[in-house]
Amino acid sequence: MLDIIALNKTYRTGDRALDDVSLTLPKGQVVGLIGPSGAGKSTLIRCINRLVEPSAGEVRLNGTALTSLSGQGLRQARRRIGMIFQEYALVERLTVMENVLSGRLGYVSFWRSFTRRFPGRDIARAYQLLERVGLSDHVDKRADALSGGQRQRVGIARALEQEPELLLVDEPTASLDPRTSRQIMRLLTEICRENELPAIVNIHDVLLAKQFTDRIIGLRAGKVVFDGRPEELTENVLTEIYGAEDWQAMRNGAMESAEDEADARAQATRLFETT
Ligand SMILES: Nc1ncnc2c1ncn2[C@@H]1O[C@H](COP(=O)(O)OP(=O)(O)OP(=O)(O)O)[C@@H](O)[C@H]1O
Repeated sequence: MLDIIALNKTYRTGDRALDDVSLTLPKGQVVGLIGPSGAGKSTLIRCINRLVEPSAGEVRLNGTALTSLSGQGLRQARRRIGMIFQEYALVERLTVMENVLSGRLGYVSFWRSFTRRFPGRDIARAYQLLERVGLSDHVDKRADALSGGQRQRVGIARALEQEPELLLVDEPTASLDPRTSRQIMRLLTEICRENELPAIVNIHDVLLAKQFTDRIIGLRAGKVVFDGRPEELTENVLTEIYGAEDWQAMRNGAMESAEDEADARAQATRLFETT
């Protein structure tokens, strides 16, 4: 369980990025974090793993106060938090398996990691995870030979190889096409439920967030302005989060891309039928 209590962040520039944010995430819950640019989404995610220092407030992960840790204690706590990134952050010249095993680097000794001699248990887990994310046939491929969707699957497997207690996911689908985005969100949410893993997913795409997450938190100017079930995210709420003009523009953009995708699919079906 993750507890965020009265979290505040004001950057040295004076920007108040988080304004008294409190929330509790039970095991297995996937939260979609939405809000306009500059609302504080990345700051919130970074304050949880302390890549950004909160100005005030507390973050507790299964009873450990992450906000009071430093040095070795903080390093150990960070191992318990899996990160998944928009640009995958893989080591391109390493294989899929090596990238997944790099999720264990915080656990194995320097010498073992230097010689890449991981314990058998870690390797067995990596195989299992690669099977779960659908990459069993690509174990020895180099990361730079994979498609975007496959890379993100490696990113998911690497985060899980850490045996995390929390997943922080930053725009996991921003570099993917709509179909692959849905596949990745489906995989991610299924895995969280199977493993009772809580996750916070910073996501621009409101429709994807509504379709796949259990709960949505809307930030605006550093404040939580919505916290509820996806079906409660009405047009009125979205207008409050994004402002009328921006929400209309986003909505029209989303509808256009859905229509483009439907057109492309119809075209492909016709092509298939005539060949
Ligand atoms: N390192 C920094 N120094 C100063 N101000 C910052 C810094 N990082 C973010 N901010 C400010 O904090 C506020 C929140 O930024 P943040 O990046 O968390 O928003 P966001 O919701 O993730 O935006 P986006 O969707 O565009 O990534 C903004 O006003 C931003 O300008």
